[in-house]
Amino acid sequence: MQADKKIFADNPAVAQAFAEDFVAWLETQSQPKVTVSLSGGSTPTLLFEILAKQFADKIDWSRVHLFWGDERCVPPEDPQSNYGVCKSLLLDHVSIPESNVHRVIGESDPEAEAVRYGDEMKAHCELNADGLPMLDLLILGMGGDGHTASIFPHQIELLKSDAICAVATHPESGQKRVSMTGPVLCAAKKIDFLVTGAGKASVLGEIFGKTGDWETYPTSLIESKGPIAFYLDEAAASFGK
Ligand SMILES: O=C1O[C@H](COP(=O)(O)O)[C@@H](O)[C@H](O)[C@H]1O
Repeated sequence: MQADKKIFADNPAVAQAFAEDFVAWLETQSQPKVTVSLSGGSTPTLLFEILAKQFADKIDWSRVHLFWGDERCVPPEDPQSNYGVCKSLLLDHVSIPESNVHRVIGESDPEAEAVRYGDEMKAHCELNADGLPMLDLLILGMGGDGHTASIFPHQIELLKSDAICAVATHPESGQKRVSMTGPVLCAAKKIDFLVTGAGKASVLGEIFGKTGDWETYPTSLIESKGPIAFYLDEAAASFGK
């Protein structure tokens, strides 16, 4: 994977820098509808807070269509819900039209929802020559086991799936997830990873150095014709030290 690394002091500095870059990038987008996929988990929560507090009125939210790269199969009220967390920290504080928020319906049957969400993406995103949605911006995270979206090492075949979205299973809890598959992730026009914390450093070191178990980490295998950047804090970037 060819990726640019942007390193900041800590998680708040990563979130601040990314928020500023995101707002500047949005201003370069001239198309009427800008499709952005958010990541879940704990890393982007500060970003959501910063966007809500500092940039609520600086973004034309009517142009922004939000998607999620993965969702836990729980209702929005559940603290595990990626959409629910984003709603309380960001969406409830900005004037984004409800019709621009394309959440995975975590409380639906996972298999049916994976198909429905794929269709929703196709209806709102530009499609490539293979008929795959091309997100304008895909924001991803990485778990300590090298997973990204909800493509875990034990289900690495989801990187090659023919479907747009698929059902994944968390390796420890068995929780069902709906995740975008590899071909859709890799079709995005721009990919930005946000990865923070010392717990992620050794896996990042293997990924960037192509050493150890790097080929077993789904994050390693994300490719794009467009730019890929990793926003890291010093702790996550401490590999090789
Ligand atoms: O389960 C998930 O994990 C990854 C990483 O989460 P984090 O809590 O370590 O930030 C996340 O990117 C993914 O969207 C999420 O559902």
